[in-house]
Amino acid sequence: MNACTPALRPQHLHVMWKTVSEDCNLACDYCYYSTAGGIPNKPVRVMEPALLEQFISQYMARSSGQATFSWQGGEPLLAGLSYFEQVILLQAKYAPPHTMISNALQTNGTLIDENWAKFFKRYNFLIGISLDGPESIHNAHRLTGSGKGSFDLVMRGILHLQQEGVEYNILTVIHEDNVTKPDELMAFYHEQKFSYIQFIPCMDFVSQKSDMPGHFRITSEQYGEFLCRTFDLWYNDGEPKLSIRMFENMLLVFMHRQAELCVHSPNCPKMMVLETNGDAYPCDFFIDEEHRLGNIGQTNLESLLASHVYDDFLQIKSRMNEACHKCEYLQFCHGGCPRNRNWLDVNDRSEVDYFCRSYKMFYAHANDRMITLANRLKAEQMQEYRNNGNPLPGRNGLCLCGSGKKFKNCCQPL
Ligand SMILES: C[S@@+](CC[C@H](N)C(=O)[O-])C[C@H]1O[C@@H](n2cnc3c(N)ncnc32)[C@H](O)[C@@H]1O
Ligand code: SF4
Ligand code: SF4
Ligand code: SF4
Repeated sequence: MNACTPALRPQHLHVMWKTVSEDCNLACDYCYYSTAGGIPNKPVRVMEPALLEQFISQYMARSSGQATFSWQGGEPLLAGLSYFEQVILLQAKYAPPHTMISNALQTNGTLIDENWAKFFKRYNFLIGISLDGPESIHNAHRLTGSGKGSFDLVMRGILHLQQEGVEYNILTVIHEDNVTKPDELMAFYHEQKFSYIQFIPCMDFVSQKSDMPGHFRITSEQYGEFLCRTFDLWYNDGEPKLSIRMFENMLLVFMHRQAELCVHSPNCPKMMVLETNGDAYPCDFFIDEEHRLGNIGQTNLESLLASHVYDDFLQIKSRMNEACHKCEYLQFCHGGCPRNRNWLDVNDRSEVDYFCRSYKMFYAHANDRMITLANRLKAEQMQEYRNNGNPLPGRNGLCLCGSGKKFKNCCQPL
């Protein structure tokens, strides 16, 4: 989660695989993780086959009906199709009967061809594509090693997904070149018929690697203005045409549910990030020696989860600033992300989230219209329940929890 990690049932463990560690075919200039530089034809790291099998078998043994794999990187497609075919075989080999296995993969999209798309469709992968907007915006930061923009390659990859009917969503980093262009971004999503959008405000990439306070590329006010204007365009007189994850998270709270994004949930979810060498961490944004839980080759899964490093990490989010405890928006925000709480000199994650002002601006701006929307959805649900005894799904038949899944395959009735 990171910012994309849904909060899951407490006992459920979500595993994020740093599939090829930081290896990548792009060199995005804001990347918090990869320093590979997009150099072509470099050997790619993957987990040793024996370790991969050992961990999948351990993980499946404790999965209790639900197994969630999310593939990240670096660029996970560099691992090759045969690697993922092996993973699918191992998942099938070790899954207890009636286990629901889900695979989500976050990619820069440049390597997706017809074969990949067919594979994703066959095994029902949910694909996240990183795309920062129309060509000139995207190409400003998402570059190949030789400095060429990656836009055309990404759009070609998306076309393959569309042709094979693969489910995908768009992840857009909001940085200095698109934060003032919400109208342009929304027009682009509509024109391309993208249905599921998630924004991530560009985070600093310095503080994670040193003890220095963070340096951000956009101000909190800028991101707040971006969210407010995007909300106006999204709301569309109470008839939103696409799904924007943060907005639907606020709506969920008005529908008496909990936000599903970890950033706006009361707790960080229990998840494990795995590097190719077997090292395990509690979150994508806390990959450092201080937060290393251990190594899956040397310590079994239960012991890693029971480690005091894990407990300490899970406490961080609840150690909110006094301002959060008193905040009128606490039920929506829950103090944001600890990763963004070290931007002043204090550097102990007791500050408010750097994007606090953005969140407050957005919650205040959206409040009345969200209530109207939530009331209408609740009334529709009630009517449907009275007529047919059935709960009514959200827009386009999708579950209101914001998972992007069809209602009938997702949560239970409200
Ligand atoms: C580290 S990448 C790994 C997966 C894949 N290579 C990709 O680009 O989608 C995961 C996500 O983090 C986003 N990201 C990278 N650096 C970021 C930063 N400094 N702030 C916010 N998001 C960032 C990327 O755009 C991408 O959507
Ligand atoms: S620190 Fe917590 S809230 Fe932030 S990305 Fe990690 S899991 Fe999510
Ligand atoms: S493609 Fe993904 S991992 Fe690679 S540099 Fe860009 S954001 Fe980082
Ligand atoms: S909006 Fe700001 S003060 Fe309120 S809970 Fe979020 S981070 Fe804390």
